[in-house]
Amino acid sequence: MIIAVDGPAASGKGTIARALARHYKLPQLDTGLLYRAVAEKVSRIGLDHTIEADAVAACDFDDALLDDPVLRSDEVGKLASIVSAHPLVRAALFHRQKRFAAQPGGAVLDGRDIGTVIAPDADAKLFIRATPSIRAKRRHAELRDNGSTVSLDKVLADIRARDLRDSTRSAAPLVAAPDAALLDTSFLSIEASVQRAIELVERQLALKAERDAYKRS
Ligand SMILES: Nc1ncnc2c1ncn2[C@@H]1O[C@H](COP(=O)(O)OP(=O)(O)O)[C@@H](O)[C@H]1O
Ligand SMILES: Nc1ccn([C@@H]2O[C@H](COP(=O)(O)OP(=O)(O)O)[C@@H](O)[C@H]2O)c(=O)n1
Repeated sequence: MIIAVDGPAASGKGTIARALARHYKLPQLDTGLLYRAVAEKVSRIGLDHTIEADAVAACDFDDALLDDPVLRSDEVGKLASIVSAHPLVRAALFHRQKRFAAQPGGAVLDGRDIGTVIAPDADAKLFIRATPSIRAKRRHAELRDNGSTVSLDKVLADIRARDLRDSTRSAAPLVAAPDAALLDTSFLSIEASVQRAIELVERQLALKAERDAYKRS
């Protein structure tokens, strides 16, 4: 079973994807980390994030980089959004994500284009939303807990800029798949969001089972 979880920054998609993975005992991939790793490698080798060939040269990164806490910073998130707009970067990371999704037993993947590009045939798709100001407050608290002194206003401005860049790029823009269930977590606790996500997945699985049974009959 493949579950696709997409949505903008700090909407809660990672939290929900991890909880779904635990609930259904599936492996989970945070695909945003791949783009963050590319962005960080471009910085380390002193190349230019805005130049596609430079970003492509960083797509072959060491997996150990994925565990580096620096990837979680606001700055790396912003640079990830710049490198991820290059079609050749997306192409370079495509097969790795496809392979993860296609492993026996299935997987949960979260990102921006899982339900639209990486796993368009996913068994269940969620698109997670929350207002920009609530997402900024959540991300600000998270960054503060990790020792950052960045202001709430700066986090909100970064989130708005990233939303705009991610949703207006030509390659795999951030958009809900037409068959994704929408889940707005703005006024839900983490526990309530996860509970609702499980209900939505269960409903999609039941509908899919009905459709499959109809096709067989
Ligand atoms: N429903 C919620 N209510 C309050 N805080 C939340 C909620 N969902 C997630 N968070 C918190 O917001 C931050 C961002 O959540 P995360 O799941 O990492 O978002 P995303 O993966 O969409 O960027 C985390 O600190 C997380 O604990
Ligand atoms: N499947 C994905 C995942 C992330 N990304 C890009 O990578 C950036 C960082 O993604 P992320 O999921 O780690 O960011 P947050 O939503 O956690 O802030 C995003 O702003 C997107 O530009 C993408 O283009 N496609």
